[in-house]
Amino acid sequence: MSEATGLAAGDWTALAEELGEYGSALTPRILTPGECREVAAMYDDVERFRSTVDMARYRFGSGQYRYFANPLPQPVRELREAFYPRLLPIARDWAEKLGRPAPWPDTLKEWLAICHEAGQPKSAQILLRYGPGDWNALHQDVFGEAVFPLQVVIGLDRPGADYSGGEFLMTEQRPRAQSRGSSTTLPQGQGLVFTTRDRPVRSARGWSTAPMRHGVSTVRTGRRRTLGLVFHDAK
Ligand SMILES: O=C(O)CCC(=O)C(=O)O
Ligand SMILES: [Fe+2]
Repeated sequence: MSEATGLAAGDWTALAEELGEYGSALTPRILTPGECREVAAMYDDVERFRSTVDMARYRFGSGQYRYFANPLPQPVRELREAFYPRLLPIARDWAEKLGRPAPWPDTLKEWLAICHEAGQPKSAQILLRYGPGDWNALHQDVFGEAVFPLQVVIGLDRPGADYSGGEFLMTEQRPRAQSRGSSTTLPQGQGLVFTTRDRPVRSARGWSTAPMRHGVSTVRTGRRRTLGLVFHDAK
């Protein structure tokens, strides 16, 4: 897999700044088109997954996703391990600004042990598949007390060529004001790092927090598939 090179090549100072400003930031390409196809093709391999969620059934939107079972397939495990140490300094910096605890150890392995002790033993890595008319309602991926504040979604199809619509959406709830929205077209093989709950916002007296949610606009045509990485496990 080429993800290690893509992540190393990234300008993480610029990415952290953008993430702080908007609550999301794109990485350089981390998967080749062939690797995207390989990951996307795992969807039909049902033994790899612990459950399938029909989004309409839970009123999460429309479409389907599957939670990978442990042990995770190698490319998914490697991507998660490669991202964790890059995201950790940003998570710690935000926690410091907001005066919050920063319970995340130096390694993903140690952090997952903490999640498991907190009653969150299940993998929350997902493959999503959207067809025409499908969409993902605005939400936050918090599954318990143990939360890592940043997550990543990787585009597996080509916007404009394989599908239309299906922009990644975020809303930011501003204090005593109306919300700000943003959209990102997710290029194939690139990751979007985004905040799970909120972002720190500079205020008159230091820092305050702006709650954020994410979702996906309706896919108009074609098929849009993504890989979602979260760094805490689930109940
Ligand atoms: O499909 C997407 O772009 C977003 C999916 C999602 O909600 C996530 O990765 O947490
Ligand atoms: Fe999500």
